[in-house]
Order: sequence, then structure tokens, then C-alpha cells
Amino acid sequence: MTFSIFSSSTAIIVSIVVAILAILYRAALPKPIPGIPYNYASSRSIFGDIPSMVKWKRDTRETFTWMTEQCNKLNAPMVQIFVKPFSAPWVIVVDARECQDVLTRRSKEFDRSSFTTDVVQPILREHHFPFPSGPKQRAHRALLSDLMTPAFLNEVAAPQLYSATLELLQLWRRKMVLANNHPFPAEEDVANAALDTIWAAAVGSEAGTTRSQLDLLTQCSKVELADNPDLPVSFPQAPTSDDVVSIRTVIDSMEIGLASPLPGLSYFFYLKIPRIRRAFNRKDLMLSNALKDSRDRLGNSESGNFPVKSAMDYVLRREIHQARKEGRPPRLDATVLKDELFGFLLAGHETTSTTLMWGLKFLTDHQDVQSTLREAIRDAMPDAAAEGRQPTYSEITDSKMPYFNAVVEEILRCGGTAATHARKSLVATDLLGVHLSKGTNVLFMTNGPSFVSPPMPIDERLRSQSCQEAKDKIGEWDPLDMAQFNPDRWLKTDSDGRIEIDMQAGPNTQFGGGARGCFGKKFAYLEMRTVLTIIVWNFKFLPVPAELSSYSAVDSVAHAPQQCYVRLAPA
Ligand code: HEM
Repeated sequence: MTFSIFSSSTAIIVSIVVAILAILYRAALPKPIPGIPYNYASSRSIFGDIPSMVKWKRDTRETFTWMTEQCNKLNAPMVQIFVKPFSAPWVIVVDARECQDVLTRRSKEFDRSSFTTDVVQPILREHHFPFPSGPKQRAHRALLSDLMTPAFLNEVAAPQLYSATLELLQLWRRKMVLANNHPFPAEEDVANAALDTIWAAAVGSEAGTTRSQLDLLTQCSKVELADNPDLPVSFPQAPTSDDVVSIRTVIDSMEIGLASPLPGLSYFFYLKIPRIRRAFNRKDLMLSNALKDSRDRLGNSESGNFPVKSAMDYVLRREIHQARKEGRPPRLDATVLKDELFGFLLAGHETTSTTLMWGLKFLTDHQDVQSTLREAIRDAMPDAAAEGRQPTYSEITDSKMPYFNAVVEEILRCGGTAATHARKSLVATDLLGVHLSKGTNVLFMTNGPSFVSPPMPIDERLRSQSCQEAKDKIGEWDPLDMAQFNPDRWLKTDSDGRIEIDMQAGPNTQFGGGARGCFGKKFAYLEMRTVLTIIVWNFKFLPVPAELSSYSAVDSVAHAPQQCYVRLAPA
């Protein structure tokens, strides 16, 4: 009898536990947004789409192509994915017009997403990038406001850019001789040159990574070359300074947040790893020291009008002026100053060097474009060509080169360094005829339909009024050739028969848009112009074997090529 009482109460407890588990399981299942297609099988698992996304990432090292692929798979321009356990679905959109509309005309309804915040904030706690728009974001961004002025760009950034590019030129001249017509990997050199530039512009001292590699190879009389000239050369690597290793480690850590369904938790454990902790501490120390240097230069200047030579100086000067205006003491060693500076360095380094790497690949694989580009540059700078010298910095910046600009736009469009623009709905609103609740994350992809592959049809009536009204402001790419790299698509002839760039020829949102668009666009264009002019002026980028020219990418801060080999000859 005792046994039967025990077993019936056990049965009741088991039933309750099972019922609770069943309720919890059902509660944990993804809750699709009505009216948006999704993978049905994923909606029946609490892990949603995570296994599929993780497998894709493991197989390809890419994340953003998986997102676009879901739209292709479900044959819909807007789909939803379940990649965050116990959270609302994310919406994926592959349509350039909607992307532009939301970024530039619907900023009261859509703002920075929690996708961005989750990935970026553990690295840049006080940088304005992950903040929602508002007074705090604007105040932090205002600290950088002098950095895209002609004074900063011409007097600080330009000389640094020019000298870093000339060092890259020397390094590649040395590599060209040693490689003797073999290809070699270029990504490290491009990334180092970009880091040297932005570091010097940011804090006014030298990182010296290209210089140390050049010093090493100057002492090296030959390297091992395979008999087959298609096999790449490996050059000895100069040791990287601890400072640069730390910066790289911090920047690379963003991949953790991007690849994880629970970025906060992943970062929590990741940041406990002693090597990682040390890198973060070292980065903080470097920035504190740079800030102290700026403060020392400022001395006791009551006016705050001290000679500025780096972005840090400009930020500090802005903080002093701002503090005076608000009647408070300036924050002379605050995390906000250091984070804003590190964000400037991070955003300015990864994105531009990645775009240049894509550029090298496209120019290598399109020899006709490369020759036309070289001719266009030489025609634009006839004195330098006639005198057999390098173009000066002012020749590079002042020359009118529509074909050059078209090549840059096409590299941006086809490379897709910024593969997605993420936004979150601030209010309940409609997108493409579907009702979204407040707080929905929407990712607009730039690596698929309507940017680089034919658009998916959308009923015009489903678009917002602002989107419909702006219909003809920007053209559409020809679906027959939009997958090709062809700078000519950006050119038009004006009424006087002159060729000029047409920035409205078709969609390209690589710098985002609206109030939260890229802050560093001018710097990025300046850097691409300087580097591409000098290297195309001096080198021919000869074809490399197919095994070394894959277009697969790796997704971290930027969507970067896995392979970027060059085979150099004098131009
Ligand atoms: C080819 C190079 C670059 C690309 C493709 C790029 C792309 C982007 C994109 C897509 C955004 C987000 C825009 C949005 O959400 O609407 C962004 C934001 C930003 N970028 Fe860039 N960027 C580049 C170079 C730079 C450079 C050189 C700097 C600094 C020197 C920089 C600094 C920033 C900052 C500070 C933000 C945050 C703006 C905000 O939240 O208000 N970027 N960039």
C-alpha cells in the first residue's frame, strides 16, 4: 500500500515536471513574426537556425553570406531567422531601395541594432558606434568632430598616409625583386600599412610595422623559390611589436561576438583568458600614455589652443572646449576619450585595408581595368609622368579622375566590406507590408540581390511612402551584368561631352547612410586614393593562379578576402 501511494505521488511529480518542461520547451521555441517566411524545421527547435549558421561558418568562415542565402533559399526579399535563443527573430532584407529608405529616411523608426551593440560594446564600452542615437551618442561623437575637417585631413592624415604608402612601395619593390615573378600574399602588408597610417594619425607616434619588415628584407639577399613560378613565396616575417599584437588581438576578438549566438556570455569567458586580458590592458595603457602625451603638450594652456598633431590632440582639445562650455572640469583620462580614439583606429584600419585588398584582387583579375586605370592616373598627372617621379600628395588629391573614382566605387560595391547594415525598430512599424513590433532587429544585406545580383520582385504598394517617392533618385544595375566587376557602370557623359562619375547610377551603401552613416568616409576615400594611385603607378599586378584567387571571405569587423595574392612587375 505504502508502495502504491509512493508511486502515485511520484507519478504526479513526474507528470508535473514533464508538463513544466513541455511548457518551457514550447515557450523557448522560436516565435515567428506573422507574414515573413522562415525555415519551418528551424522553428521547431529551440536552437532555431543556429546549427545551420554555425555549420556554414565552420565550412566557409563566413556569416553574412549565410544570411543572404536564406533569402535565396526561401525565394523572398525579406525573411526571418532564429539565431538568438529565447529572443525575437531577426529580419533579413535583401533590397537596396528598402535599405536606403530605412537608413536615410526612416531614422525616427529605425536605429542602431542590439546586434551591433552586443558585438561591439564589450570591446568599445564608451564609443558612440554601438549607442542608440541620442544625447549621449551625439556628445561622444562630437569629440571626433574635428577629425574629418580639411585641417585634420590635409595637415595630419594626408602626410601620414603618403609616407606610409611610400614605405609600402619600397617594401613591395624589395619583395618584387626577391619573389622573381612568383606571387606572394599581400594582406599582411596592406593591413600593416593601414595600421601604420591610422596609428600615426591617431596618436602622432609611429607603429613602424612596414618599416621593420622592410629592414628585415633589405638584409635578406634571397628567399627560397619553388621551380614552379605559380607557387607563392613566403617571406621571413619581422617580429611584430607587442603593442601591435595587442591592437590586433583586441580587434580580432570581435569575431567572437559575431560568431556566437550569446555574445555577452562568450565575451565574458573570452576576456578571462590571460593572453586576451593582457592585450586589452596593454591597449588601455598605450591609449593612456598617448593621452598623457597630448596632455603634456597641452601643458598649462588655459586657452586649450595648443599645437595639434594627432587625432588624440584634436579629441582632447574638443573635450576641453566642451567642458568649458558646459562649466565642468574636462575628463582628461576618461574611458570615453580612449574608446573614441580606439574606435577611430579600429574602424579606420580594418575597413579600408579590407577594401584595398578586394581592390587588388579585382585589378589582378581584370587586367583591362588595371591598364585603363593606370593610363587615367598618368593622364591626370602629366608632369609626374614626364619627369619620371612619384606623384606628389597634392597631385594625387587635386587631380580630377572620374575613371579612378569609378574603380573605387566598383571595388566598394563588389567587395562588400560592409556586408550588412543592422537596425532596430524604435516603434511598432511596417516594413514591406509586414507589421514589426518595437525592438525588432533588421539586417539589410549588401552582398546579394539588387546590389550584386538581380533584385527580387517586390510589389511597389508594399513599400513605404518615402521609398515610393524616392523611386527614381537612384538608378538600378543592369541585371545581366551586375555580378561583374565593371567600373564603366559608374560613368556618364555630361552635356559638354565630358566623362564624369555618376554616384546615383545604381545602389551602393557601403558607408551606410543617414545620421548614423560612416563617420570616416572622407578619410577612407583619401586613403584609397593615395594607396591605389601610388601602387598602380609603380606596379603591374600580373594574373595569379586560380588556386590563389578565391573570392571566399572571412567575416569579422569587415567582410575580408581569405586570399589576396599579388604577382608584381614594374609598371
Ligand atoms: C572603406 C572603408 C570604410 C567602410 C566600408 C566603412 C563602413 C561603415 C559603415 C557601414 C558604418 C555604419 C553605418 C550605418 O550604420 O549606417 C560605419 C560607421 C562608422 N565608421 Fe566607417 N567605414 C569605412 C572607413 C572608416 C574610417 C576610415 C573611419 C575612421 C577613420 C570610420 C569610422 C566610422 C565610425 C566612427 C562609424 C560610426 C558612426 C556612428 O555610429 O555614428 N570608418 N562605417
